[in-house]
Amino acid sequence: MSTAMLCGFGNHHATEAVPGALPVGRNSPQQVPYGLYAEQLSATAFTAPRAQNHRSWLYRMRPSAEHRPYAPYAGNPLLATDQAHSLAPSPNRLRWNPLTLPTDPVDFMDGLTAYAANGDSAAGTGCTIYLYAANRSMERRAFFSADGEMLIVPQQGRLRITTEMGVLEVPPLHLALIPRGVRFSVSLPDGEARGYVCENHGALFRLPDLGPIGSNGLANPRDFEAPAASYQDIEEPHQLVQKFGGSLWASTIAHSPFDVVAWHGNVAPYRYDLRHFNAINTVSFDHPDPSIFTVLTSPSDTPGTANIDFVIFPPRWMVAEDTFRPPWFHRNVMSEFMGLIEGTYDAKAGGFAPGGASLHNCMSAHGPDVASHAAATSATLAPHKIEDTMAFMFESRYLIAPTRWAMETPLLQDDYDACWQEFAKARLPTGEDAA
Ligand SMILES: O=C(O)Cc1cc(O)ccc1O
Ligand SMILES: [Fe+2]
Repeated sequence: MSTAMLCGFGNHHATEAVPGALPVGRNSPQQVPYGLYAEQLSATAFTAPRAQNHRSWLYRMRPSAEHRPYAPYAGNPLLATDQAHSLAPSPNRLRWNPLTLPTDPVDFMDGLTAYAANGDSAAGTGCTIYLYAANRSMERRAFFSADGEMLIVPQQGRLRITTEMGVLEVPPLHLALIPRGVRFSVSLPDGEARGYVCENHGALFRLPDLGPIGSNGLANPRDFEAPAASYQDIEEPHQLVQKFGGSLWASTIAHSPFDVVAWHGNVAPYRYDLRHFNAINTVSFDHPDPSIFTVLTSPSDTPGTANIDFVIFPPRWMVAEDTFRPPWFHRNVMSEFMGLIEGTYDAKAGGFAPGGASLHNCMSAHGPDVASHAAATSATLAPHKIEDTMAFMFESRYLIAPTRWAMETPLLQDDYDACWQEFAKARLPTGEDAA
């Protein structure tokens, strides 16, 4: 399968793996070239306003409709989220050590573990957050989520994601997005892989508005890449597993599901190199809100109040004068789930490891740990480059509830609060000094 790429966020692409396979001038001719089957894939309602309307036309060797009933799939109960997956949301600050890589064979799909969720996938709000650790490729099996698009953030090990619409090579420091319903299969060129997934049940991720920033900056549209059409012609049984309403279902088809020979439209898997993010920050003083680092946003019905924002903390120059430069202490109406791809995070001197995760829910007080605070209040404020680091945050208007597994795993740190203990008390002027 080819790995050529098409560029531009949300573009209407047109691509064919076999010359002449893509119908010209219409979507559904009476006879599709080569006897292919035309199939529309809708990611938004037919009647969504044009600017937000997303659909593609796929031309495939057999229609997706040709399958037997799905039956419950029990292979990975930690991926299913239907059965009381969430505890009551915790007001406590939570932090997890990284997942250990498996020793038994586990592929990407069975290596996904739900850590937290919010909203309601059936109602089209919120998200489910997973971490994965895997050590073998998915063989003759494909996965798709009917519950949302999947934003994949590799932390260790490359992913080679074969999708119905083409192939994405996704190393760490990239993101990949698989649209709702699109079947995909992950192989691991490095043998092992670990990372994070946000399954977005709400409005499709889009680029944030730039306001006074102007017409360029942050994640630029041309740096998003969709795959050119490529297909498999394999007449062997393939297992298809889907997540639907929080539960998992499996069926088997007699051939590869990756039999799309041509497609056109603006629903497509894509990848983005986070190192292309054009970070914009203060050149005077104070630490701006982290919304300046928003890569993608899934809006909610309330303007400016995201269903989910995907925010990164990339390498950047810190030049603010007379400023406490790391993230400040804060209590946020939005809930924050964080991960670390590499390096260290400027608010945490220790304990937040690459592959780890943290959760700071609505109004939970957090910010720099004692050591980071001490270092930043005594630092000489010369221009300084934060390098070799990439942290990120899924930020949501809805409380993020940890799963039972996430609350019970020994990876949950039982001493996280300790990083905020024993700050020196402020020294107010005495009565005499004050006078
Ligand atoms: O809590 C965090 O570390 C994320 C974060 C970073 C920042 O620079 C400002 C606010 C914020 O929530
Ligand atoms: Fe925060």
